[in-house]
Amino acid sequence: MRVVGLMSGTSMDGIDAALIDTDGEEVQWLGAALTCPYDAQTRALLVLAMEDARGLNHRTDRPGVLREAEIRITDLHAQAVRQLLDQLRLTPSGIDLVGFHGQTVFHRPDARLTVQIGAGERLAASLRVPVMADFRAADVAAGGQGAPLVPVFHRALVRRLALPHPVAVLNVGGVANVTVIDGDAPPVACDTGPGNALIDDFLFARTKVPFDADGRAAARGTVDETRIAEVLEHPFFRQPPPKSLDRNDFRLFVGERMGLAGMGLEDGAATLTALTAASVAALVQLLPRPPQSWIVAGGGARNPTLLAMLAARLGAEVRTADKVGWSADALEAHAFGFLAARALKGLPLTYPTTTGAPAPMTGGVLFRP
Ligand SMILES: Nc1ncnc2c1ncn2[C@@H]1O[C@H](COP(=O)(O)OP(=O)(O)OP(=O)(O)O)[C@@H](O)[C@H]1O
Ligand SMILES: CC(=O)N[C@H]1[C@@H]2OC[C@@H](O2)[C@@H](O)[C@@H]1O[C@H](C)C(=O)O
Repeated sequence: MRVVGLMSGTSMDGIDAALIDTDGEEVQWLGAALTCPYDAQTRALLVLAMEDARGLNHRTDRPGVLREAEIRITDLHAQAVRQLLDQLRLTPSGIDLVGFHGQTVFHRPDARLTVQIGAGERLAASLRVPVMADFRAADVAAGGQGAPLVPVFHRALVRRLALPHPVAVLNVGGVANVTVIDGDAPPVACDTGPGNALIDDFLFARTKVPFDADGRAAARGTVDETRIAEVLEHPFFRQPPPKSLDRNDFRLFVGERMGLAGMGLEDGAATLTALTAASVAALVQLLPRPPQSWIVAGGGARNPTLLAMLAARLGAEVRTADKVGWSADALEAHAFGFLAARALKGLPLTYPTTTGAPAPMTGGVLFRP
């Protein structure tokens, strides 16, 4: 199947769209990809939508600006697909399926609730292509964490590499998550802690620039290890996988424990960046064997300061996804193309070792045009 995967992640920086050729079991090839950045107004609307989502009790409720945000991002996703297909000189009739993650606005698996806005029926009608959406709902309803979902895709990709196992694939988006693959054992996965979101929020609050480009501010600062050790006392970091996070789960805790308000720009950026690396290293302590090879994807793969901190704290070789022939920027979009194909065939997306689902589970909701 030719599938376009779509991801709008917790960084809220834009939409990644990527073409993939897959039967949902093997990856035939990873195709072209693009990012359509959100403008400042759309970002601001998503921030408001997240606030309005805080009191949600039902996954279909859309109070406040949530409905407006849902329609806005759905139409922007349709544009992203068209733009990608135009570049490839394809039309929607040239693809079989779209995998539409949507935007997570609320994630509380303990309350069996996870909400991704994005109107599958509207996107299917606009593109006239079947759309698979709502990937997390079934897992959470069954008592799983609903995240991470990418491990089954990481497993398919790692199978094709000749690297020493265990191999860890680390995605550093707004939140960071890892998949550990050790031979034929089921992949072990979880969210590790904050990724870029806290660094982004800190930079934006201080400078109105939305992220620490190339980790430059962090590279000039001094890491406060005492503050990091205090944050790592949070029980999340001792909890074995599976486990998952909402984007803002650590915002208040880290702000207070680190005394961020009293830190300079560079030291704050350095300490927050080191916290992302240190929380990944903390997860390694909970694994039966430390990974021998690390592959880093997501926006964090573009941050050389973070990559250097990871290599230092993990004591193993750290490569970017681009180095092994994948796309660090598009890996999640490729993943949702793969997951859509799997869901169409009723194959499992999640496992007891990846989300804590009671059994391997399929998921997704299909919207036909
Ligand atoms: N050149 C760069 N230097 C430093 N950081 C960067 C750079 N480019 C991107 N980033 C970081 O990566 C983030 C975007 O990452 P990504 O697109 O992987 O996140 P996401 O998909 O929204 O999140 P998630 O995986 O949590 O859903 C930006 O917000 C920024 O923090
Ligand atoms: C609830 C939710 O949207 N979680 C995202 C988020 O962003 C990164 C991390 O937290 C991850 O667990 C998940 O996304 C990836 C794509 C996943 O499900 O595998």
